Amino acid sequence: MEYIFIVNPKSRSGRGGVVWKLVEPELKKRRIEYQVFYTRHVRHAAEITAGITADGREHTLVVVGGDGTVDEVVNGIRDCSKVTLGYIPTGSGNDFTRALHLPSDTRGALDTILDSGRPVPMDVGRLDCGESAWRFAVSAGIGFDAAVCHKAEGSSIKTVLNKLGLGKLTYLVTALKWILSERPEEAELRIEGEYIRRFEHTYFIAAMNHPYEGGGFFFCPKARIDDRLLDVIVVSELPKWKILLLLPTAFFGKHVRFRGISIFRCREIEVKTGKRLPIHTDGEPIAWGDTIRASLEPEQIRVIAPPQE
Ligand SMILES: Nc1ncnc2c1ncn2[C@@H]1O[C@H](COP(=O)(O)OP(=O)(O)OP(=O)(O)O)[C@@H](O)[C@H]1O
Repeated sequence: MEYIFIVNPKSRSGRGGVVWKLVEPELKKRRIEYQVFYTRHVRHAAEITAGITADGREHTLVVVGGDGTVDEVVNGIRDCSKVTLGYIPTGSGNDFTRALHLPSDTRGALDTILDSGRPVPMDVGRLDCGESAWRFAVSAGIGFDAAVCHKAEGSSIKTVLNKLGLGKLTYLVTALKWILSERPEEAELRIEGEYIRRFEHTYFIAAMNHPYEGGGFFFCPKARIDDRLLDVIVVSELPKWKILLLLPTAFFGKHVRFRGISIFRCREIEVKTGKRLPIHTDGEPIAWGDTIRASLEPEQIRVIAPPQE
């Protein structure tokens, strides 16, 4: 079997390139059949993947990068049911590893892909906004969580924290800055086509395929990657000081007890906001809009995960 590696050398401020220098000699030593593609610019991983999967055949793609590179690869795939995905995390947030229990160290991740792992099915999210549509692996959101991604991307905070080995804190620090400076918006929810309710002062709404986003926030603790459902979190109608108290508890999934946190489970959700807000998929800032629809693609993808004990 041939492995096709897609390497983002710039992930976590250059960590991707360093990791690949450890991985490639090991592949050669073990006489593994492989090809490698390096991403050169934003959206390049999607273009590379579209080229590879255009033949409609089965492929094993291994992403060496962060959640953003996973997102681009998933968006480039022609038919998800024909792809097996391996992952060597080199990003700042690495939320994709958490629910799948993927090793975070390079050696462990490579061994899982080459030896001990097995493919497990994973749902693939779909986000529609106007005429455009994107896929997501982990989550998609509108409002404050997306604004954080828009601001964190390429920020000096991210570069400095990555250099200190504290890249995970990028989103937290950016979030705190955002909460203190912005006003929450109204948002109307429809689930499976039915009107649910209007939330005043909404900070953000995220549709989650995985339980974690934003570098370890356990926002939807009950989200399962293969249940054919999205878990949706709405954070609204809370004073700012309470958000500041609540945010750290979300690392442990304890935020769900607070008033102002609503969680829904559904196949499809539509959100209409009072004004155009930033939108993200898998932490990648993709667009601004006031109406989004999140659902699941009909096909699942296979992801190589460690065997369960
Ligand atoms: N050669 C490149 N030069 C600059 N940017 C690149 C290059 N290749 C890919 N990118 C972009 O880098 C961005 C970030 O990549 P990625 O998400 O993998 O790493 P990260 O941001 O460090 O990790 P995380 O998303 O887990 O925080 C993506 O938007 C991607 O398009």
